[in-house]
Amino acid sequence: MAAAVGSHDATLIRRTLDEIEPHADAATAYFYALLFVQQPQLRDLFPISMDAQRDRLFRALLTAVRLADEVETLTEYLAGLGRGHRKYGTLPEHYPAVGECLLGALAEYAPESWSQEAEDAWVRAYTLISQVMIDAAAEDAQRAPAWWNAQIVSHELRTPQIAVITLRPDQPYPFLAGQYTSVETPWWPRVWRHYSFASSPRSDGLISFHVKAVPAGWVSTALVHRARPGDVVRLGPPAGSMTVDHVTDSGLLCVGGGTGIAPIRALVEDVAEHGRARPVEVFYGARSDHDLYDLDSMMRLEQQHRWLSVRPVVASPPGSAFANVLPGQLPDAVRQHGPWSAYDGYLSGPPGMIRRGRDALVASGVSADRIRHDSLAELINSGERTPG
Ligand SMILES: NC(=O)C1=CN([C@@H]2O[C@H](COP(=O)(O)OP(=O)(O)OC[C@H]3O[C@@H](n4cnc5c(N)ncnc54)[C@H](O)[C@@H]3O)[C@@H](O)[C@H]2O)C=CC1
Repeated sequence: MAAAVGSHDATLIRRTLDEIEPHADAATAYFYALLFVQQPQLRDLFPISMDAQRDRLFRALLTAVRLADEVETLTEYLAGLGRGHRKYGTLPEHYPAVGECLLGALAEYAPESWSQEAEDAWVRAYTLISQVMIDAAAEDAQRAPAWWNAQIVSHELRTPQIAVITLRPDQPYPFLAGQYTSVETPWWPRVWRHYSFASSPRSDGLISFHVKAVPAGWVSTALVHRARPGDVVRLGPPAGSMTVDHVTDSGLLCVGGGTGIAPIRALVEDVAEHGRARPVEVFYGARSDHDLYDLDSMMRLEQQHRWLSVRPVVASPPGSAFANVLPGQLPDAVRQHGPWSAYDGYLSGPPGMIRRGRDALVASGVSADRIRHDSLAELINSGERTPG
């Protein structure tokens, strides 16, 4: 089913959202309050602390509205959302209850633009949105579990705050290099955080993540400081489109900041496995030498593959132990070594780096439609997405 929202409906919906935006926090809090009073049995589907959750709903609505004119992208986005909701235990019968409370919150917080006509437009759009999500979830249920259990088989502290964690999923887990997944730990039930896969799919079925413990990052801190081999976490389905385009032979310009090097390493392995020598230039940035926790193994890859070049970039290099380290911030280093017009761009790291990195790549000749990175909204939204 395609998610085509009529243009008049889209205008009415946009008007409501514009009115709500300055009060989005209060409106979403009101929505959840309505939902949990009217449908107390749904409370168990959500985390105990709702802080990050509140933001998610509004962002998802905004994204859906922004994509209203692009039927294919919108349908794909909603289908992904529907598949992603399976791990929360969402069922088709939950959607009408959620819709009713959503309309209640909109009417309350957008009184100026609310009318019978606006309500009808929202009902039509919500029905369409939920049907796409429900259909995608049902289709996904034919071929994949709602989540995977995965046992930690090794846990290596590379710095006091960064761990490389390797897991064995209980069932085959198909994904592509450059993608990410969501992880729930036994210590924070129903709190899911995103981590990128740190290697391309392996023949032994093991997967790994680079996780950095950040202040107030509950899941990351638990994974770095508490998790041990033998512990079992849950994985959601793979997501993300920062994957290698194997149809072209263009070079890959990969920019990884901090633990953002994790998916870049996966991309390098993917290129190596496909056996076609394409130039791959990696810029790997960190605040100090000490934070270049994966440099040794990236350098080993460089020695194995003549098409690969790895350049470390350190924000404060005085006294750097590495001879070839470039000083400064990643986007500046990339720009200085351009032009890069023959390359596809891959960016992975903190949101500020991705924003500035995108500008640097465009200024260095990479066409904007050949730059790939994960959604900034997702990166910012998940807050502690520190890892990979
Ligand atoms: N798929 C993805 O995009 C992934 C993103 N991440 C994100 O990467 C981050 C990693 O955190 P840390 O290791 O603490 O990295 P960090 O904050 O130490 O940054 C690493 C490097 O990125 C560059 N950088 C950082 N902020 C910048 C800015 N505003 N403008 C220009 N350059 C900037 C600098 O060169 C810096 O040395 C987290 O925010 C995490 O969520 C991590 C893994 C995958």
